[in-house]
Amino acid sequence: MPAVRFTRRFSMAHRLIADAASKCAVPHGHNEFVSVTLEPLAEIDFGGANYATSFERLKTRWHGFVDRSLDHAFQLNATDPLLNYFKDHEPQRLKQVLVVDGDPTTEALVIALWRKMEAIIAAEDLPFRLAELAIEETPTNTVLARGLTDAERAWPLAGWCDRADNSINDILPPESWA
Ligand SMILES: Nc1nc2c(c(=O)[nH]1)N=C([C@H](O)[C@H](O)COP(=O)(O)OP(=O)(O)OP(=O)(O)O)CN2
Repeated sequence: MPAVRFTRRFSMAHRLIADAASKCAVPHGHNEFVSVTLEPLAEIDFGGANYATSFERLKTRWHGFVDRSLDHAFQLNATDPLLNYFKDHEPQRLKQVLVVDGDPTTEALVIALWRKMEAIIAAEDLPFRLAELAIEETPTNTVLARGLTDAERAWPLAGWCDRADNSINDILPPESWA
């Protein structure tokens, strides 16, 4: 069955602090592309609309999340002291701070976004399954998944990634992301 793939561009910044000697311990940014591949759960009714669901219905909520929340977010480790800077001095910017358990690598983001996309598919009642999610971090580095392991599903990235809203951290309450 034909699958569909949507790609969206976003800008981000992050820093990786687990390896203090890494060049990535200094905040830096990338212009990234996230692609999702969706497979219909049932046969397409050929001879009629010739699609299972319109592109617009499939991608509007997902791209809204990418544009409103992922684009220009600063991705941080939950233990990064920079998080306290934003909490104490610029709390109005917390909506642009994405937080994960451990370093905000592209691998971590792929897992977090997989879970977010699955939450959106369920909330929208889309008759599709997520077959692949890829993030092109740089023109020469791409990380992708074609499913999650039980450990990746249980990884306590935090509640935000399992909700179909625009949340990217759990510092702010769920109702603030509407
Ligand atoms: N496994 C991971 N390793 C690294 C990640 C990551 O997300 N997962 N991220 C980084 C940094 O973000 C870094 O900025 C990327 O650096 P680099 O590989 O040097 O990127 P380039 O596109 O410049 O690579 P070239 O080899 O020059 O093409 C580091 N590691």
